[in-house]
Amino acid sequence: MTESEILQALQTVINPATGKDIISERMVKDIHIHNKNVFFIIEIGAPDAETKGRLNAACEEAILKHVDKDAQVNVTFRPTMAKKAPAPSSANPLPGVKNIIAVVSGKGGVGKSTVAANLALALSASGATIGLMDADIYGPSMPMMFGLRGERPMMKEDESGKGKIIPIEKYGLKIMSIGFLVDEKQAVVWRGPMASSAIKQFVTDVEWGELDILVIDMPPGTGDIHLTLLQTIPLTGVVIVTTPQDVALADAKKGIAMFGQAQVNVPILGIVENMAYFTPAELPDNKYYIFGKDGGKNLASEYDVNLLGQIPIVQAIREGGDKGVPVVAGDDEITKAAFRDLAGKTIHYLHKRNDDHEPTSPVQIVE
Ligand SMILES: Nc1ncnc2c1ncn2[C@@H]1O[C@H](COP(=O)(O)OP(=O)(O)OP(=O)(O)O)[C@@H](O)[C@H]1O
Repeated sequence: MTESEILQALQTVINPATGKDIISERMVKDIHIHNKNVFFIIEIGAPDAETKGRLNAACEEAILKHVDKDAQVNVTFRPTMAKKAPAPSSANPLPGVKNIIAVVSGKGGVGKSTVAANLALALSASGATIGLMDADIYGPSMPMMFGLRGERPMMKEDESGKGKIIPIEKYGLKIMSIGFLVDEKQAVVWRGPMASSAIKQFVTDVEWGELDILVIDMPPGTGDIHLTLLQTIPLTGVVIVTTPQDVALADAKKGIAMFGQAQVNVPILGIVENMAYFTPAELPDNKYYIFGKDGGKNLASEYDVNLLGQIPIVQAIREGGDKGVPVVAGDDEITKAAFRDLAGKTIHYLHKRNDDHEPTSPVQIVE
């Protein structure tokens, strides 16, 4: 057996997250052959047991069929997290954070916070260190979604004597919300420069430590807060959440336009279509397209943006958010699988972005 025979055989194995083969996706590393034994590593974003099992079987079948029917195939899976730091540290107030993903939506109420929270949890389940920042200054929802209402974060001084906020840990995530610092009603009245300076301070004063990915739940729309964040921290990419409804899609287009602008130029990792369909528990094979069918999917192909996932309307998602146990931390396996799939695709396109593009620098806005 030779390495090139193994590489050829593995070209027939498909990455379920993307539909492309695992060789052209550069997932196979360190092939080592010893007598009838073949050892190699597969790097994969957020590997769950089922995906690993399927890939393992497919690799074995390909090698036995195309190379040697007596081969012993030994696959090791390694999560591929966050290879590159996003920006030169002089311009980056969060030097320990390797990647920053902003979850945005054009329209309010499309499930942006729900997606941000469950995406962060699904990413963390694959072994990466994840932070979740709720920057939704006009309606912070993470305290409620994580059962942390009324909690206050600890403070500590850094080497220069500056006060730093320590994120609160829950379900393995480091979480910080503007709702932990101010009264919920007070946050809503901030506007204009006051809101911008509050968000800037908030972002730079949190002690995140080392993170593979910081997920930011942004306020809905495309306003001053977004510009302030773009100027303050180097976003690695954005995830746009929409429902399939026309009004939501129209606003999602504004988001695509804003982040794609030449002066801003933050890569869009993809679109999440939330509330894509409803399946009643008693009729698991039926899908009802309450807000329209495939609106997010069509938007993605119209703008040549990746579709990261189509999340159904599930009562457990709404209940989880209200109860303070996001669905990925609960036990609804079908919904968890939808978010796991979303996390896998997000990691895949994050890597692709880091391979294909230069690190993002904070946006310089000429006044
Ligand atoms: N896929 C889903 N299935 C069922 N309920 C959902 C789903 N996604 C979101 N929800 C519910 O819809 C409501 C709005 O969701 P969420 O707060 O995440 O939206 P948002 O876009 O962040 O809103 P805002 O604009 O206020 O920030 C919540 O009650 C949430 O639990």
